Amino acid sequence: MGLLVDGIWHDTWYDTKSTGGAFKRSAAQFRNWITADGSAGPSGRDGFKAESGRYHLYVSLACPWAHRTLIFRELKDLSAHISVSVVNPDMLDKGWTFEKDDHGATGDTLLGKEFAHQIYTTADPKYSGRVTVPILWDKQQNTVVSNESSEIIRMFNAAFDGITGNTLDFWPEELREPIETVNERIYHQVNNGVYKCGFATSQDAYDTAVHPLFDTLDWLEDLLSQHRYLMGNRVTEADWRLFTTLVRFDPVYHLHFKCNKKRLIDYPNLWAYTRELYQWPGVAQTVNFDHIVRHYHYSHDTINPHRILPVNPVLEWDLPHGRDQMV
Ligand SMILES: N[C@@H](CCC(=O)N[C@@H](CS)C(=O)NCC(=O)O)C(=O)O
Repeated sequence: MGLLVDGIWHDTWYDTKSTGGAFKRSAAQFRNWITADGSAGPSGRDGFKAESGRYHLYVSLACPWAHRTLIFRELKDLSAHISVSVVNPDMLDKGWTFEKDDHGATGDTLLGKEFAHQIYTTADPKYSGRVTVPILWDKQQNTVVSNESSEIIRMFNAAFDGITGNTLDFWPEELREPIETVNERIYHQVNNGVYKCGFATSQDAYDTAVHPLFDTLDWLEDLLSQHRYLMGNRVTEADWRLFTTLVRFDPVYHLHFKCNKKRLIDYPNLWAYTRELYQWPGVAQTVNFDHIVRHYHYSHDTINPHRILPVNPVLEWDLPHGRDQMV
């Protein structure tokens, strides 16, 4: 794990000394938007028109943020239009690498690089910051469009509709306000909440993260006992954003990140809801438990110094979810 400073790679772990042991996630820096006509989006510059074959996605199958983008690529029929490279699950002293494996790591099928940090320095030779996935790459301008998953999924939701004919809308105009409200709570307490527990280096920082995490899971359990999805009877981006954390909860976060007050399977509604989303057409193929379990336990040697991979209980992801009866 490390970061780039003026385009030079440095191998350093997250700095939690200056924050009393608390993990603070830094903001993504490439914030352009692909749009249907190439006009500028809510941030960044114009010039990124939706075109078949023009864009490439770099992901880790272990990463919950990258996972969102892979799910939207499936849900929106973009796999024939946006190509993908998958990094190796081991993120060690050189950061994410393109070393191939037999479990889904493809190598860099576009630029042939060895390390993900070289993708960033190809876009900006003086880049300073963390080298994160997902990375959405523009083959035409040879640059990064975006490295912010929450924005990439919104691009995928709409920009290519004229090319694919797929007009499914996971961010409908009339639900944007409540979606933003629920996203905000889930991002801080759950999506990033599990990381705040796992990367805490003081008891205080852990305690501050773990209780709101389980309060929010309790609240979600109650909500999902009354409604099929977070917004009622319609699946939205809020559900997919939550799903990528929930699917990792018992295999990784429960043990490795010490999110162990309860397991996902102790929440009947949340567990059935997560299974329904897992069984959604196209979604199960985006979930790779080999990479998920391997990445966290092998890469975070400050948490698991001997790199022993746990055996983990087998979860029955294909059990009937029974959620069809709900409103
Ligand atoms: N804001 C980013 C966060 C992405 C992110 O943190 N990805 C992790 C993998 S799960 C990563 O690449 N971390 C490497 C690092 O922090 O050095 C997004 O949602 O796209």
